[in-house]
Amino acid sequence: AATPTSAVGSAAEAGTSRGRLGPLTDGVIERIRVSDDVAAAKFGTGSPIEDPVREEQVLEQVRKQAVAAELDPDAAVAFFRDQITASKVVQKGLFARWTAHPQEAPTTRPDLGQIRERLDRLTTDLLAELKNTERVRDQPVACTVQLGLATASGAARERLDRLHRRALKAATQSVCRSDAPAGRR
Ligand SMILES: O=C(O)C(=O)C[C@]1(C(=O)O)C=C[C@@H](O)C=C1
Repeated sequence: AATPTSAVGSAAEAGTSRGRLGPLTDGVIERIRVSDDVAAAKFGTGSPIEDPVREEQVLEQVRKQAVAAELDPDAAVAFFRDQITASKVVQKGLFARWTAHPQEAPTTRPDLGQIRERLDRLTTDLLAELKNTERVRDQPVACTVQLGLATASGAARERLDRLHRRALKAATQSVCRSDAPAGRR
């Protein structure tokens, strides 16, 4: 059976092909889903959503692994800045929701340290997918078409609500390299 927490696994097991950017988008969606756990770990503890020290650690790991994989490190960092932005979109949205509707707030608190280990593993997976998709991401028309296909089908299959779709949009804005502002390519 499909593992609900692994979008990549469930996509493969469902046999759904969502185009050449499907695996990358699935990793992005999985990271967005982990943001729900991050929010649950922090909500009600007084810990702020934003942790600049941790962000720098994440981006440092990205830069090192990108160099090792012969990916453009600045582009990889820009992509992960978008992933972090998306995570904060989700966390802020959920904090607002849980504050307004306390009965919807999580009743258990996951461990942030374990969640960050999971995020670190996702970093490696996402960098591998950036590498796998270099060619298509350089083709503006094909990339736009493939990204639309992958995000629309992924959002539908994973039943993402408006908040998580908004996060997906933020997270994928620089996937197609020609779409990125020149300074970020
Ligand atoms: O690790 C956290 O505390 C998170 O909230 C996750 C995350 C990320 O996306 O990696 C997002 C926001 C924080 O500023 C730092 C990191």
